Amino acid sequence: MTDQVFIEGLECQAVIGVFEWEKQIRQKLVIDLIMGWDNRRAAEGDDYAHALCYDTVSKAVTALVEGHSHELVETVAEKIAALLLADFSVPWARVRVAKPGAVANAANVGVSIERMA
Ligand SMILES: Nc1nc2c(c(=O)[nH]1)N=C([C@H](O)[C@@H](O)CO)CN2
Repeated sequence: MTDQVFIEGLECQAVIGVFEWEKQIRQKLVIDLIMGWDNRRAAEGDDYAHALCYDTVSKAVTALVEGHSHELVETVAEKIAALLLADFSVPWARVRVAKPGAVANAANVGVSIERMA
């Protein structure tokens, strides 16, 4: 089953970084999510109850990312994947966490992980 629900370019303001000065400010993280989900049941009945709500997921991920401080984008990605699998019953998720501006002469940097339940 290859159905997916995706969220692209979710911007969060996070306390993120390994250096002391980074712990005093908020920086932008941009999150892309691809989540395995059987969309047929929602589509067959045109029924929101069977849909994986991208709005609800976006709000939960934003609360997680903005509500805690982290040193590494790796940690943020792992926590998001764990949230999706545990709280939203997602069978698998691909999580990309980008920290634009972290490397001055790079267009973007970050990590991408894939986790299964
Ligand atoms: N693989 C990683 N490398 C680095 C990270 C990170 O989270 N994962 N973080 C930093 C610093 O916080 C950097 O973003 C400050 O500009 C360096 N490398």
